[in-house]
Amino acid sequence: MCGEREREGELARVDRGSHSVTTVHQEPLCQAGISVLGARLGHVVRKMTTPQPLVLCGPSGAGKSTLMKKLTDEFVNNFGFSVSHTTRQPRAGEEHGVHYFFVTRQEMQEAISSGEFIEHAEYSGNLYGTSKKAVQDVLSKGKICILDIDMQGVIQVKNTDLKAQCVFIRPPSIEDLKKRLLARGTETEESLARRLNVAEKEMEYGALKGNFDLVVVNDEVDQAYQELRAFMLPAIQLQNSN
Ligand SMILES: Nc1ncnc2c1ncn2[C@@H]1O[C@H](COP(=O)(O)OP(=O)(O)OP(=O)(O)O)[C@@H](O)[C@H]1O
Repeated sequence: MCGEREREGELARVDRGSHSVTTVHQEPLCQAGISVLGARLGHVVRKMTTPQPLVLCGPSGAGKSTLMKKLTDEFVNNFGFSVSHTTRQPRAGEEHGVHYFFVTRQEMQEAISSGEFIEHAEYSGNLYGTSKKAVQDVLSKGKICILDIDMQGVIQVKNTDLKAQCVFIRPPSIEDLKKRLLARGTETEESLARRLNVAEKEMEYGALKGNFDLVVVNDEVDQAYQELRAFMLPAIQLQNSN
């Protein structure tokens, strides 16, 4: 029996394991009464691969934003960012649905309980999180979704079926990190101490074998970028060939 989508002449099969979506002409299958799609692979007209998300993790000040900017500047059409949810108040100029989805704590807790979030964390008295839908929205446009998340977020992502590529960006040392954060001029004495404290734990987690697909030591920025670029190139080329 041909369903509605089948009448459109196409049927999309989503294979979550390999993240591939195969689009086949459905009409001949209906006529022949064949239910096994694999039997008519000759009818495959297009094979599209849903890009794997890219998770970037690393201590604050390690250089995630710097490297991410280089990547998205060079490959302007390949990447997209998911819009996070937060319970914090919007700052001047921040737009709902653009910078964040601003929600109440109750709304966010209910959505978390019903499994709508890939990861979430409490930070400075507010909840932050990435919804499954926010990532899907980027992936459905054929873009590689970049998630810039902390260690807790990475642990949660690993427990989903997101199959992300996880990259850890680390500074050469905690001393270098401190210098960079001071030079960035964004920290108070208290926030600097907090970030350095968290950084030590993150560096330990990043150093454990198997936690990340790639670890980049961001010492010299161009060298670090070349490592990240080389790692992402196969995914970018695959995406461009679709
Ligand atoms: N390889 C490098 N050598 C020296 N300085 C660097 C290097 N990479 C980045 N920086 C500088 O270090 C500071 C921190 O970098 P960046 O803001 O990219 O870090 P981040 O990991 O995104 O931090 P956060 O998580 O707090 O957003 C910036 O001022 C940036 O210009």
